Amino acid sequence: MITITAFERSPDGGKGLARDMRVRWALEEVGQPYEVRLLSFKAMKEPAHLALNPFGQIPTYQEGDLTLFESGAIVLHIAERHAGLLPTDANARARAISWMFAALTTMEEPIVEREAARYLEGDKPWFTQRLLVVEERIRKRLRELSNRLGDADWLDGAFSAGDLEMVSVLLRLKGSGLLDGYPNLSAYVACGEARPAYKRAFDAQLAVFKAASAG
Ligand SMILES: N[C@@H](CCC(=O)N[C@@H](CSCc1ccc([N+](=O)[O-])cc1)C(=O)NCC(=O)O)C(=O)O
Repeated sequence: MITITAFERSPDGGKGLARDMRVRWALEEVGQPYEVRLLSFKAMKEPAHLALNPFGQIPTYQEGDLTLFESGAIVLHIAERHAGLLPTDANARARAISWMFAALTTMEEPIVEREAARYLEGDKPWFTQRLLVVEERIRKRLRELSNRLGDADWLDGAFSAGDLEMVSVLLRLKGSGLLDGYPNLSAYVACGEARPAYKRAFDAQLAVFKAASAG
């Protein structure tokens, strides 16, 4: 049985922004059942979890004698072991993996930087100017991605783990207004959210938050 770890009570209020969501989505896309071990912030820093993830974070993935951390690596592992997230053609498969890396580095870096600035530097005198600079970096990447995607449904033919990661990264911009200038990217994200596997994953993580909030 596959077991992943997730927040006992996600600070995002069940919005599906924590990275267990990406692993849940991947497992749902390939039809693999999984169990979830919920962790408090305290438990994440204790030896038992540090043995699974040296950085004391979620998600982790355990199956038999395999333990993984890093959500991107976990999604890649799932995609390599089960059909449905990577093409069988070798070149198309390699391109899909490139898009995974593009999502997690080139696209996500400025988005994480914007979030860090907003949460940690909002009281600094230079915050407004810094936010403009960081948001322009995001807009540059959005423009480049929008130009490449055009009116296609997915980044490179059929839906892949590259799209799963890219949609997950772009969802971090929901509510920021930054996607408004790129209608094809907004439609792309909406297509990801409309996938039955996404909806099952999202509902599962929301149920955890609601249960924790009720308790
Ligand atoms: N690179 C690693 C990063 C994992 C990571 O950032 N984990 C976060 C949760 S997902 C990132 C996240 C956190 C919170 C929100 N939120 O909206 O509240 C969104 C996403 C974590 O465990 N944080 C606790 C800690 O570091 O002590 C991966 O992709 O697995």
